[in-house]
Amino acid sequence: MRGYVELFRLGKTYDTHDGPVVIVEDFDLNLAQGEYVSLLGHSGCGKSTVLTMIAGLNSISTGGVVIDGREIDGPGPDRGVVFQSPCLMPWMTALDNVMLGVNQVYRHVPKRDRVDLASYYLNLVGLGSSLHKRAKDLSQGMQQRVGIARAFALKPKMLLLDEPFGMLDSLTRLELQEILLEILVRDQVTTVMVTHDVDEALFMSDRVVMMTNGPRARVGAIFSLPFDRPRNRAEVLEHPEYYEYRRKMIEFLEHQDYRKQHGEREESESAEEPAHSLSSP
Ligand SMILES: Nc1ncnc2c1ncn2[C@@H]1O[C@H](COP(=O)(O)OP(=O)(O)OP(=O)(O)O)[C@@H](O)[C@H]1O
Repeated sequence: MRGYVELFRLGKTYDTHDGPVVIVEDFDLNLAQGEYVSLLGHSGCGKSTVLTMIAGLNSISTGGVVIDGREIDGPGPDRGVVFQSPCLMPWMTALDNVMLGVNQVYRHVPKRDRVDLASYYLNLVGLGSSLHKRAKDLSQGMQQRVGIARAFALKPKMLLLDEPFGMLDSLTRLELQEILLEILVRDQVTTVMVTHDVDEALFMSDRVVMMTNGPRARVGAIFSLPFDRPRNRAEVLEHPEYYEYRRKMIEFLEHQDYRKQHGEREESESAEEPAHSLSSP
């Protein structure tokens, strides 16, 4: 199957004091346009490494990434990235922080339209009354909203999220998950999210990709979720298969834990033959 986004035999080798270490190897995955895929796996297995390679922020050692028919070669405005912490310019307003990218990507568009675009997304994330507040005066949750608005305002083909809600309190986290999903459904942006949170992955994703332990981490299992969109949290939680999927994901992680403790390698597992899968990729 060819996808809107294709990761083919993606691999990363880092040079370390002890020599080169293959962290990710033969990571194969196709995404359909508008699909939401989460990457789940143990700490240090290489989730962020995969994400930053797709973002073009981390060089690719083997294989490649094709987005909408074009192989990527470095970062670009077709991919919006949201990290755990948004790294805003603290002295600039929320609006000006979003305008930084908008001005670069849409430099030939009249200024009024650029301001409208940035304001539109800041409104969507609930910051309509804080456009002119300086970033340093915003709470962590508000700063993360600016980061999300900044990514969407560039109208990317892909959104790459690295634990985007990891630093937020649980109420803000739930609220921002829902806001993000609303905008994603509206804009049909293909998304990859790294998370440690099984429930977050279940609520947000169309598919959850479980990574094996590193080194040489790869796709260990893929779960295709049966929950309808637009998502309603209560309906998802009450879905008859919710806890079955949750159980299988935790079981996968526990199995990986066991293998790590017993020094077992992943030789028998591959993307083509998932270790656990409720439905095929
Ligand atoms: N620049 C680098 N040089 C050498 N090793 C690196 C580098 N970046 C990451 N690593 C190593 O690669 C492995 C994977 O790191 P990565 O951050 O991708 O994992 P992760 O699954 O996202 O971890 P976490 O869940 O803890 O955020 C880790 O062992 C890490 O120490």
